[in-house]
Amino acid sequence: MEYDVVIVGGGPSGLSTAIKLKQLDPELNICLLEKASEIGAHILSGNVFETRALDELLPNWKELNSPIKTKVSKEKFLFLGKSKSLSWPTWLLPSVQQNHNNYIISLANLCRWLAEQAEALGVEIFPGFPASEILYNEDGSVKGVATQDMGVDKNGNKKDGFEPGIELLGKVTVFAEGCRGHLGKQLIEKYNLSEGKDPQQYGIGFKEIWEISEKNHEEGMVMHTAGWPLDNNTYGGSFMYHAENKQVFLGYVIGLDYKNPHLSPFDEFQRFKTHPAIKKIIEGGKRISYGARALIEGGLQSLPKMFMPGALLIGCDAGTLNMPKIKGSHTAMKSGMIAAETINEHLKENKDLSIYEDKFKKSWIYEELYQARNVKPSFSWGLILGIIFTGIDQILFRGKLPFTLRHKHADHETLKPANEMPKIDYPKPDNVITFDKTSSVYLTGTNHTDNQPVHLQLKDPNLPINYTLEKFDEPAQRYCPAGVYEVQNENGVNKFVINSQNCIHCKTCDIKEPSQNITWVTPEGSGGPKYGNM
Ligand SMILES: Cc1cc2nc3c(=O)[nH]c(=O)nc-3n(C[C@H](O)[C@H](O)[C@H](O)COP(=O)(O)OP(=O)(O)OC[C@H]3O[C@@H](n4cnc5c(N)ncnc54)[C@H](O)[C@@H]3O)c2cc1C
Ligand code: SF4
Repeated sequence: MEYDVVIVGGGPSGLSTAIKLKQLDPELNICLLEKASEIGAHILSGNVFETRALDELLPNWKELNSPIKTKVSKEKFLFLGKSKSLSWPTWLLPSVQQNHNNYIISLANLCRWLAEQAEALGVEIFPGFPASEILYNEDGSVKGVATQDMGVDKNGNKKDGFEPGIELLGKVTVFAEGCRGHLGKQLIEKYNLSEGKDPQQYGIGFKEIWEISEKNHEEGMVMHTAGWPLDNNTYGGSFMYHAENKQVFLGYVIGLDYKNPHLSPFDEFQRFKTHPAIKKIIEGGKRISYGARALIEGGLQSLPKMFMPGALLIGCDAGTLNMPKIKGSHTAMKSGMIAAETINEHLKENKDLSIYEDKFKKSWIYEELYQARNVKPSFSWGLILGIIFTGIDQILFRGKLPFTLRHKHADHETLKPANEMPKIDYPKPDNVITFDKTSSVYLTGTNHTDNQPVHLQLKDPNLPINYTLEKFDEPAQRYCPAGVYEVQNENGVNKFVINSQNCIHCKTCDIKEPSQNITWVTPEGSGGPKYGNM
């Protein structure tokens, strides 16, 4: 199938590209592929939303029945000790961390609404179709993508009802797969897009939606915390957003540059909820949703080149998230809108796709990322020094200090051997405030068709037992937020088990595995979580 533009990924970046392209030229043929069963079903985000990009894309969004209703009305920042908390005045926070003009939304619902706007303009949207392969022209430029074959068994044989993947060819292909896109990763390698850049940095983010009692609910309230349960050397913190209908969006983000292989990000999140300052808000309430997803945190120093022959790489697939703001939706959207302008000029005036870079540098997205650039690397000195430096950098110098701190290591390089690090004794879940992975994954609605090839591929199948278990106590058992990886002992013999049907597509294993032995590839279409209003 031939199109003017093929877009891979139906998140804020891909959908903004599609809408902007149609606004620029209604005659363009555009298709958008999404691996989830419906738009929004794989979107997981906080989300406090800054409307800057949307104001430019659809200035009349308030009249279009958008799902952006709850304006931030109050803010809190707490430092947590083990049982005490200290409230930090929000007027003392850097302005980038203040949220008074923002909204508490479900990003999944925003994407569903953006998809409606795109379809109304004539964009063809195909949910349930993962792009699994990049197609190249003879001259090495990107020609399009192929979708995943359907109906292949676990050994690669065709089952009844086999349907081969479809080739979608575009004059330009836009990769908008979100953080650690599996095709984006291949493009960065093939075209050396990260040459001269710092190693990319990531975090793992958890989110639960709770329905809480009316007396504890303050619609429009945004709260962030730093400190307990993480130690001074582990980067992370929490968010709690009071949304409509007595719901709170409660979440935790932990930098994937943590060093202790015994650390379990999932259990840190569960433990965090037992802090008196948090427990008193959710106590008596009910957890209704759970999910996890990696975030891309490297910022400007790690941002790869975003153009290549025949294609563009945008949003979190490249790394446009603003870390001190903990926001990537508006920047992802803006990067998509710049992509649309670039493509329009490329198709009409035959300009090279490299004009993307110049447009990006002249836009507010570059200014934001430039000002944000020193925050994440400063936390490699620990929480206290990171906070002091960030205060000086963001409040006094407004991100304009005359130097740039570097990211020194990729996240898979930071684990220390298990026998050099303290074991962590996590409390058992109480099934009221804290839960185990099995009951959590159940809430995600995750499903993958039985008897299909395992989409978590090991480069060396013996490495987990022969090396990673001994040296790092196989950390996949702990960093995976869905319990996909287990080490089972059968008659004294250790076996590495992959329960791929539970995978919630967060991409953490692809990032954190110390030898980069695990590669996440697309499973059969529609597989994965079915998030509602995440
Ligand atoms: C816990 C957490 C909290 C956050 N909080 C906030 C916040 O408060 N405010 C904020 O602004 N941002 C927040 N973010 C960041 C924000 O969610 C991202 O920056 C934003 O979603 C990036 O948009 P995107 O379009 O680049 O990618 P995504 O939103 O990830 O969308 C990518 C889409 O592409 C699809 N896809 C991927 N690969 C393929 C493929 N091969 N074929 C077909 N489809 C594919 C995916 O299923 C997905 O639907 C948060 C993120 C997390 C994880
Ligand atoms: S298997 Fe990998 S991608 Fe899937 S949920 Fe676990 S860590 Fe995330």
